[in-house]
Amino acid sequence: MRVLGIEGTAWCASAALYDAETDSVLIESNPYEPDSGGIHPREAAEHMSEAIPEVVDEVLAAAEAQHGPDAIDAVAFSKGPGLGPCLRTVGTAARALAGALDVPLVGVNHMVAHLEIGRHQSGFENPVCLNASGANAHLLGYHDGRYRVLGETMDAGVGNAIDKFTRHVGWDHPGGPKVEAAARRYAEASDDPGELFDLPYVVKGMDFSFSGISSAANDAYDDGTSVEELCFSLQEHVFAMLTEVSERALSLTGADELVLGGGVAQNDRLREMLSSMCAARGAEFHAPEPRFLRDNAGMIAVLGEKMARAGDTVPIPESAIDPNFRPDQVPVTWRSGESVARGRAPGEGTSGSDADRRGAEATVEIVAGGDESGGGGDGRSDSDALDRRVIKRRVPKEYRHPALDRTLRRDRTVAEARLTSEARRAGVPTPLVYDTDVPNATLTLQYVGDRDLAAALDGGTERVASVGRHLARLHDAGIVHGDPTTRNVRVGAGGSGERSSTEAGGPSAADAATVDDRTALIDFGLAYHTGHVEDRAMDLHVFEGSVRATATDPDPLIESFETGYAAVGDDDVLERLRDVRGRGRYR
Ligand SMILES: C[C@@H](O)[C@H](NC(=O)OP(=O)(O)OC[C@H]1O[C@@H](n2cnc3c(N)ncnc32)[C@H](O)[C@@H]1O)C(=O)O
Ligand SMILES: Nc1ncnc2c1ncn2[C@@H]1O[C@H](COP(=O)(O)OP(=O)(O)OP(=O)(O)O)[C@@H](O)[C@H]1O
Ligand SMILES: [Fe+2]
Repeated sequence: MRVLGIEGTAWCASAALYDAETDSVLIESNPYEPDSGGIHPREAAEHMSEAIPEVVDEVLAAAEAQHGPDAIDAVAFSKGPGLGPCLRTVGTAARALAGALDVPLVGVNHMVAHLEIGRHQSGFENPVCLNASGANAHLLGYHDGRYRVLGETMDAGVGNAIDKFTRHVGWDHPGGPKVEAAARRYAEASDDPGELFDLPYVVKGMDFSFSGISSAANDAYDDGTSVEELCFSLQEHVFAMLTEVSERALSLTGADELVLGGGVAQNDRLREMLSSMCAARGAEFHAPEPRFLRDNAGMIAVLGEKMARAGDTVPIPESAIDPNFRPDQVPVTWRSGESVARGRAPGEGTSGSDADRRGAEATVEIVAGGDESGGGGDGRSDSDALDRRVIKRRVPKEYRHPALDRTLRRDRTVAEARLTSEARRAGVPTPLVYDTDVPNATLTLQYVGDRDLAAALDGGTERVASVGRHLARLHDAGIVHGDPTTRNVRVGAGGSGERSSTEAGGPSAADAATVDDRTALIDFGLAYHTGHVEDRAMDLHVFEGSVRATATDPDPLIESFETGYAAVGDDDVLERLRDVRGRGRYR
């Protein structure tokens, strides 16, 4: 099958021919280059009306010269997300062409196309997908016929966050390549690894935020910090955040493949960090060649061909564009097979052995009580099991700047020790903290539960309800967890876990869960003190995101979680949660 694809969501007017038989892609693109500032929607739309017919004609002529008048079997177009006026031009051109050629029309989601091109080229079965584009930034994983959003930016897209800084310093659009060049100049002129200017680093579970970092970089520039140093530091912070959340998504889903897509993925430093992170955890990494990363019609044609082959075409009257088209709205008709979270048993590290686990940040060693030499692996006796301990060490991450690495490991170790204990005092079941070794970023904790909630979700409505109650109690005490995923909740009565929900006393006795449904919260490294409704709502959002990412039937679980929260906590938080959920991030 041969498919002609058309792209024009914002700045790149592009047409492409994908020939499935030879797996070859011809792309013709004509970018819109604003004279000043960022993308002006009206100018961009004018550019599309001129340039789209030209690139389409070029590709069509090339196709017909080679394959005759029946060269094209289907026309695919980017239906959204993007700028409305641009999308309308693309939609009109695609409908007219499909009509004239009398071939089916395929409406493609631009974000899914950014990721499917990587899956197509890598041959990966079931990767986690990181999209790092201009207007967006998110992690997707396939699950039961949809791409689920595992994590995403809470505000700006990653390219836009970088471009906001370059506009402030007076550089032309797009800023990304200029930041990359300036950062490289700075690194080359500095002693390795280059002095880092401290900027906000905001990660909540697998979600993240860039608004603070853009403004902080702008302010630092106004205060006289050198632009090269800021470009370098901006990249180090922003890309470390993206790499960290990608690693957390791999850890949560148990996947061992990562693909990258989007315009910012052209950045060498981002690719280097992701590839280093994947190598360290034994995962495979693929980034397509640059012509498939920035906006281009090649990715639209390739996904369009898969959709057309699956019969996923659209009648012309139903082919309306959608400027807010989210990737998780797309029924994935062109692939079957395993969900990303089923690649490996959730809750297991690469070795799968109980004595040696790895989360996204730390290695976790399980030892018999009093024996911290690491000898307490399998074959423990029951009495050992009662005071098993966990030695959690935040290992240095090669991918991130050593100064940032040191700060994050130290701050999170301190926060985890302090807030695990504070939460416990507030009646939330958490492990006892036996020892804190800040210089080595190592904690010795009580072993709780007998499995992760990620492995005990199905049929676990009472378990998630109890997580709702725990979070409400935690919030009442002025603390948010920061990373309440299904991997950070332990379930069951293993170790001394059963005591933690009753021993804590107070309202938790009212939980009255069966032994097996008892839950405890762990991993307080991203926890902090706050009274803000927004921060609390984010906690709920992160938990629900991780349930969606891993459960077969998430809706009843989420409902039960919210009922649990409502029983103890504040209705304002649930109300704000609906607000957070409804925020369109595809403008
Ligand atoms: C909806 C759609 O229109 C939108 N498209 C888009 O954002 O264009 P894309 O080609 O994927 O990405 C452009 C962004 O990619 C950044 N960029 C390009 N080269 C870069 C580089 N070497 N380093 C960092 N950023 C780079 C640019 O600064 C710009 O912000 C999207 O995919 O979100
Ligand atoms: N106190 C504990 N009792 C029992 N098991 C634990 C305990 N602490 C950690 N684990 C196990 O080790 C895994 C990783 O621990 P943890 O989540 O603290 O590390 P992490 O690297 O910070 O993880 P991530 O950032 O991916 O959430 C947990 O999912 C859990 O299976
Ligand atoms: Fe894009």
